[in-house]
Amino acid sequence: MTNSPWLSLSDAITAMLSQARPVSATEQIDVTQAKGRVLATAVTASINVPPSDNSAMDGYALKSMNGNSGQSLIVVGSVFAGASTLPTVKPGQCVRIMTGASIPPDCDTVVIQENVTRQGDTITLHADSPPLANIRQTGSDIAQGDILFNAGHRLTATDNMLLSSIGLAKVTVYKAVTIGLLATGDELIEAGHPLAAGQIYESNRTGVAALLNDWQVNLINFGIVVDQPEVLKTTLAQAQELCDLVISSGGVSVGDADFVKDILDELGEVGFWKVAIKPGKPFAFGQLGKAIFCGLPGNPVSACVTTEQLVVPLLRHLQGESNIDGSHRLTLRAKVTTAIKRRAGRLDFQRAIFTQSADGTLEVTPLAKQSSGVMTSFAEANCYMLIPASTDNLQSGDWVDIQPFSLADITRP
Ligand SMILES: Nc1nc2c(c(=O)[nH]1)N[C@H]1C(S)=C(S)[C@@H](COP(=O)(O)OP(=O)(O)OC[C@H]3O[C@@H](n4cnc5c(N)ncnc54)[C@H](O)[C@@H]3O)O[C@H]1N2
Ligand code: MOO
Repeated sequence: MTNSPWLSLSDAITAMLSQARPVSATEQIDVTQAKGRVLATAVTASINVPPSDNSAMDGYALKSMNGNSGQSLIVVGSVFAGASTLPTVKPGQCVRIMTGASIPPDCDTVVIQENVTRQGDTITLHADSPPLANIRQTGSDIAQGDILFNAGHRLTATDNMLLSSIGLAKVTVYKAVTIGLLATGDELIEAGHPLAAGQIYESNRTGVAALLNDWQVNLINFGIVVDQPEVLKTTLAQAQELCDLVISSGGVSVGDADFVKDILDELGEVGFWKVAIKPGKPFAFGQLGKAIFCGLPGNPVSACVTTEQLVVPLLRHLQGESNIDGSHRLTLRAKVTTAIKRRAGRLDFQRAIFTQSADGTLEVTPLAKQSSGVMTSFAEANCYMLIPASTDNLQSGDWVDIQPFSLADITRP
């Protein structure tokens, strides 16, 4: 592994993915519980969907040779969804049919009821009904033998629907990744307790845990650990026994109470320690005994940015998801609305607000407070605005990349 002091974000992700071996253990779980889990085996359709030709609409099934506008036909029966015996339909006849009902063998078209007039048992067509009109053909959604998903695919809610539609009750997925999370710092105190002089409330675990929980993980909370190397060592040694991935926050920089990197060096191996992103420069990655280790910087915004930009792609890789790389997040182009003075050096993740103008152009305005200790600008922002490491000052109207926090934010003013 490289010990380069300043890796680019993409080199850091590449280094992590090549070092970390994905979980190999698998389990069978109910499809109803599978959203967000990663398939360990491909899923092949064992049946056609739909399994038989059926009606897409409520109306009348008939032969298309009788399906011209103006034609009158005798209604000889009804077919409901679920019916297993189907009526015989002769030339000049039709059957009433409901959406989802199987098409009788003699019929090849369905006319919707809005396009007929019915008097007693006779209908008259007011529109042509060509072959296959309003018929969902056998296997038109899924053909028997189709590969629906390959191993390494992360299931969505609608994927679960698809799996259920082929009658699958269980799927084989990779076992959930177990993550140990701890915060370091003598100044930190749990929410709900009174603050003494010099203390602050510990907040990083709350945010980091919430970000990670979006990915269906097992989280073990190792609490707040004081700035004493022996205590930290004991906690980390215990965590690597129980976890696939251990994540700490704080103590990763160069202060006299920043022990994380040295302990990683002692108990395991430091892969890299500095990434050219802002915020989030001090980020320790390596092997800690049996577990992969990520040491997040203590500043809250830095902890969130490094979780989203570095830990999440690593986690997705550990979970067995295929094709993960540095471009794992949705990135759009937007015009910056204000000039920004800065020095080239690190890839900057500024908290910003994006909007869409009447002509469809996305515009983005960075928030004034960009310090990595300021959480309120996260609450106001709806995206990250990215300024490449090589870019100096930006002029109003320059194009930049943005990463929306969530798709729902696209409509936020
Ligand atoms: N001389 C230098 N000093 C610093 C550098 C540097 O390169 N040279 N880097 C700065 C940067 S950038 C960052 S980011 C921080 C990261 O430092 P640590 O990871 O060692 O973090 P701490 O010193 O423990 O804490 C930083 C800051 O964040 C608060 N904090 C820590 N943990 C939590 C938590 N769980 N919840 C809420 N707040 C937390 C802590 O009280 C500090 O204020 O180092 C800079 N220094
Ligand atoms: O990298 Mo620090 O995270 O710039 O505040």
